[in-house]
Amino acid sequence: MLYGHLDAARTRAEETLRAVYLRSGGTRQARVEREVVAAEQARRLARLRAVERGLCFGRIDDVSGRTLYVGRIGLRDDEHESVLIDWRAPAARPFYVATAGDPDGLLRRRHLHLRQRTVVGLDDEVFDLERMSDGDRRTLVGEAALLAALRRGRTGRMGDVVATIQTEQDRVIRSSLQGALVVQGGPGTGKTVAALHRAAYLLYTHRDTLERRGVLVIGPNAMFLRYIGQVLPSLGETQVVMATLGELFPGVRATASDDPAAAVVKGDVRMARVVRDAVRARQRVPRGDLEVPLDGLTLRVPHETCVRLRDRARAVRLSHNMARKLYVTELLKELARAEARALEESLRLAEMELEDPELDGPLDLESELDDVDIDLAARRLWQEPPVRAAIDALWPELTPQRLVSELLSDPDALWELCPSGLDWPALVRPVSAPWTDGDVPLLDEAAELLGEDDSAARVASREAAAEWSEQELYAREVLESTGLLEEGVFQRADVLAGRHADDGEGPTTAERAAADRTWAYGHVIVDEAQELSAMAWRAVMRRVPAKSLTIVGDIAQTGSAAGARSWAQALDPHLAGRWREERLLVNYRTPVEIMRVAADVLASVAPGEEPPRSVREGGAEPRAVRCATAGLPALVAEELAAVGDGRVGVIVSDARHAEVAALFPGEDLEEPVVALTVTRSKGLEFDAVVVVDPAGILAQSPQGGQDLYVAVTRATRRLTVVHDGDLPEVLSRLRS
Ligand SMILES: Nc1ncnc2c1ncn2[C@@H]1O[C@H](COP(=O)(O)OP(=O)(O)OP(=O)(O)O)[C@@H](O)[C@H]1O
Repeated sequence: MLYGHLDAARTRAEETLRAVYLRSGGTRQARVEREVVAAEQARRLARLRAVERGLCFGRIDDVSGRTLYVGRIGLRDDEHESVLIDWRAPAARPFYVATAGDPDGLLRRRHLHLRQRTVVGLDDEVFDLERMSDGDRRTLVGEAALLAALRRGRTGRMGDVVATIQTEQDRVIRSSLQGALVVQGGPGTGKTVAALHRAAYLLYTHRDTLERRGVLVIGPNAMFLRYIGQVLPSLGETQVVMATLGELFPGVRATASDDPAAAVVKGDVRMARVVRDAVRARQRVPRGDLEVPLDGLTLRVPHETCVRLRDRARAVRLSHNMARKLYVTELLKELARAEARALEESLRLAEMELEDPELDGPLDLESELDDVDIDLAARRLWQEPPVRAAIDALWPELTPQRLVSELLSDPDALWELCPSGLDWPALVRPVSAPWTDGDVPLLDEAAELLGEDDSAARVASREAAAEWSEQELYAREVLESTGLLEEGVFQRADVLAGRHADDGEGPTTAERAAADRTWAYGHVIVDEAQELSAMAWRAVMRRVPAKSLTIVGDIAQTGSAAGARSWAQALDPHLAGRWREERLLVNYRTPVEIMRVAADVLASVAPGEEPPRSVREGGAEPRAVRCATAGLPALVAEELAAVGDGRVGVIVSDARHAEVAALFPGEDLEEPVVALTVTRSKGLEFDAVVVVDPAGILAQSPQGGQDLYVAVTRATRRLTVVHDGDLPEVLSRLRS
């Protein structure tokens, strides 16, 4: 029946769209109106097509005798009566929050399992059997929906869990848009999945704000972003920018990684000052007077004047490249005067040589110059290469890329600018070295200080603003004339104008935001947030001035040497205690048997920290196998056979990765086997995991214990640890 409504809605949207396309001509307003309606219908159609799978997954019966069906989107029948509620709507909330202790007005919650369009399973939870009718009692079915969802094999892509969101996750998803929310939870507690559903929920609930400003999701690496990439589209949301930290600076792509020592220094908050001082160090004064040779003359500006000009340009507190304009103007005027003086001097010398009686009395060309002469002379001098070179040496126009690459390749400058205690030699590298994730916050810092000469952009933005008001006016007229306002489809004309502006060939909000370093997002979600350094947090916070964030992570899994040791340490410098925390305590990934091993590792890195409670049990006993690299293919084949259609992840120490990856060259998570370092396996999961060289993982960095914890918690069914030396003590439970 519901699919009948879905088909009818699709047909209606298709027909409207076709009718709109068939119409042509008319006034400008008519054209705008047509485009608005066409765009809205196209969007609606895309959404209706995306929800074919699992359209409806729940039903709730409440104490007032009302029955509601819950699904991926809301649908109405021909009489405009609601037949399916969107999972994000307030009316759907009891489906997620009702518990035996607090049923929230429900008698029964039913999970529906669909294959294509047919219901293949039901799963009931009854909250008040006494009040149910006999007929309803007879139809009760009781298989746990969650466990059914968890038993499915891994596909290499994360799926949505909209049908089985748990109460503690629902609190995270529906938490207010305002302020910063930290979601702390052990491995497999659904932090990522909850954060993505939160993005969909916020876009649904605050569409006005967020569609205009956009939502940014920051993940640890490209593989992870691919892994989670389909969750939001399957929830009907496409207006989200997904990026790694290394992609946050438009025009730069971080392709290399830092060794731990360099990562620590680059992530240290004192680097903000180093970058600031590096910019100031490029605002120079000559040792003595400034001397510029030009056409046989020497233009000389006294040292004190150079100091005065530099200090004046600094005092205006503009960014370096903007202040440079002032500096250049002033210095050119000084050079114009210096030219007059030099000319005068040369004439005086000539006169002395000629002893021309006609030329009596000293010449004073400088004092005869008025402002117009000086301006003209300054313009002429600006075209002279020796003058340009002199100015560029004193106050160059700088790009962030040039500043940072020159700084990191200049040991003398680093020695001079870095405070004691900062291990600056760890930073030194060739000037053309590839960018790393750790460089991006430095570039961002530099960009803030350098600024851009944005006069052209300002003119463009004034024009855009004028265009915008015009569009808004048209949009308002369209709203009035089409009655869309009354139907509650659009709340505000500026939103409609924004949608209209987004249509057609132009870039979408997400595309515009991704290309603009200074874009202010409406909300930012940071996953694996424990890995961010103090400098990275500065870059993230700049992108969300309203400080509306969802920060997702697990302090016990911090692998980066520059990462967080506590949320307070990472966030208080920006949010001064103004952040709230939700904890997720149930592990939906790792079975009890594997979690016992993980708990030993956790105890060694975070004594006193409770591991999350696993919902899965009855998995295979984890095992340790002593074998050399040559034995790995046979062992992995065994694991593959055991998981059938599932996926095997081989997680290996950094030192042995190249050697092992040569045996399993798969690079895509959808392939049956993939070999990864621990860093690359962050946030991922596999049916079976083979951890190779646990001792190497423990030894590879000061955070080796945390890395091992991450590695052993990636499996949903089977864990094998492969070692060729002694098994580390922390894994002694695996000794047979
Ligand atoms: N309510 C739920 N219903 C069904 N599956 C769920 C639910 N919550 C989480 N899962 C599943 O549990 C697994 C782990 O979730 P997720 O990756 O979000 O955990 P995480 O806390 O981010 O883990 P990690 O810290 O290890 O990255 C995923 O397969 C996810 O789909």
